[in-house]
Amino acid sequence: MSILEVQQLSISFLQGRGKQTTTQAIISLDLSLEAGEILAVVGSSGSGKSLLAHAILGILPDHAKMGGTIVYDGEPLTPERQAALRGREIALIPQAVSYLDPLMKAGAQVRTAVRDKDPLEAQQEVFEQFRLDPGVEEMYPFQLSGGMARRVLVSMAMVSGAKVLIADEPTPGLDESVMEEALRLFRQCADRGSAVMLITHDLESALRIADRIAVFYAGTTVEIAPASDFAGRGERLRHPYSRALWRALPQNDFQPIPGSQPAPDALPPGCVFEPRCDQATAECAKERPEHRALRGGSVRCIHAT
Ligand SMILES: Nc1ncnc2c1ncn2[C@@H]1O[C@H](COP(=O)(O)OP(=O)(O)OP(=O)(O)O)[C@@H](O)[C@H]1O
Ligand code: NI
Repeated sequence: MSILEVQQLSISFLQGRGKQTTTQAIISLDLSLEAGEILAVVGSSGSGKSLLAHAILGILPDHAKMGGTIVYDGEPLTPERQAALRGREIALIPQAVSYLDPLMKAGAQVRTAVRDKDPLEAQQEVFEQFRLDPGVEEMYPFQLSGGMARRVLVSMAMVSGAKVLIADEPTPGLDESVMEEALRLFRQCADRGSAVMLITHDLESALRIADRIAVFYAGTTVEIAPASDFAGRGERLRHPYSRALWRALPQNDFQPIPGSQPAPDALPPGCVFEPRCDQATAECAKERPEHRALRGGSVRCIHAT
C-alpha cells in the first residue's frame, strides 16, 4: 500500500471582487508515493507543483477550492489529520524562505521540529552537517542569507523524522557541496523507509537521485515513469511532453519545445498539451485523456502505447 495517494486532485481559485471568476489551477493530478522511494515531481513554472505540496499539507489559501482525494496511510487526509500530522509525520521544506518564523531564533526553530531525540544534540548535529556555524543558532531569520535560511528549512525537515518528506525546490541558492549533502540526506531518509517527494523544475538533478519521475504540465500529471526510462532518445517514455523535456536537455538535442504552457484561464478543451504536440490528432482536441497505467508507469495520452 502506498503511504500517500493523490487521486484526481483539482484546485480552483475564486478571484475578483463583485463579479467573481473561477480559474482552475490544477485540473487533475494523480500520483502515489511509496515508503522508501524518492519521487521527483518535475514541471515548468506554474504547472502546479507547489499547490500539490500545499494541498497535501493542508495549507492552501482560503480562496482555494479543492476536489479529489488525498489518502495518507490508508485513510483520507482530513483538515484535522493534516493539522495533527504536519511537521511530525508529514514535513515540508517550503519553496519560500518566508515560511520561517520571523520572531524565533534559527536554533530554537530547528529544536522545536525535533521528535524522538535530544533537541539540542539533533539541532547541533544537523547544523554541522549543513555547515551552519554555531553562531547561526542565535540569529533571527532576517539576519540569515538566503542560502543559510534555506539550510535552516532543510534542517528542520531533517530532524523531524517524518515518514513523508516533501521538498519544494530545496536547492536554489545552495552551493554545490551543500546541495550534494542535501540530496545525499534525502536518499538516506528514503533508504531508512521514509517517502520523499522532491519538487523541482530541473529534470537533470531529479534524475540523479529519484526512483520515479512524475511529469506535470498545466495542472495535470501527464506521465509517471521510472527514472531509468529517461534514456537514449526517450523511446521508453510514454508522453510526448516528457520526451520533449528529456530531449531538450543539453546532453541530448538541446532543442527547446516551441510554444508555451497555457495559463489556467486559457486552457484548451482537450488534452492540455495538444496545441504544442507534434503527434496530436483531431481527437486530442476533443476531450481530456484519462490517466491510465502503461508499462510500469502511467500516462495521460490517447496515443501512448
Ligand atoms: N493563491 C493563488 N491564487 C490564484 N492562483 C494561484 C495561487 N497560487 C497559485 N496559483 C496558480 O496556480 C498555478 C500553479 O501554481 P504553483 O505555485 O503550484 O506552480 P509551480 O509548479 O509550483 O511553479 P514554480 O516552479 O514557479 O514554483 C499557477 O498558474 C499559479 O498562478
Ligand atoms: Ni512552486
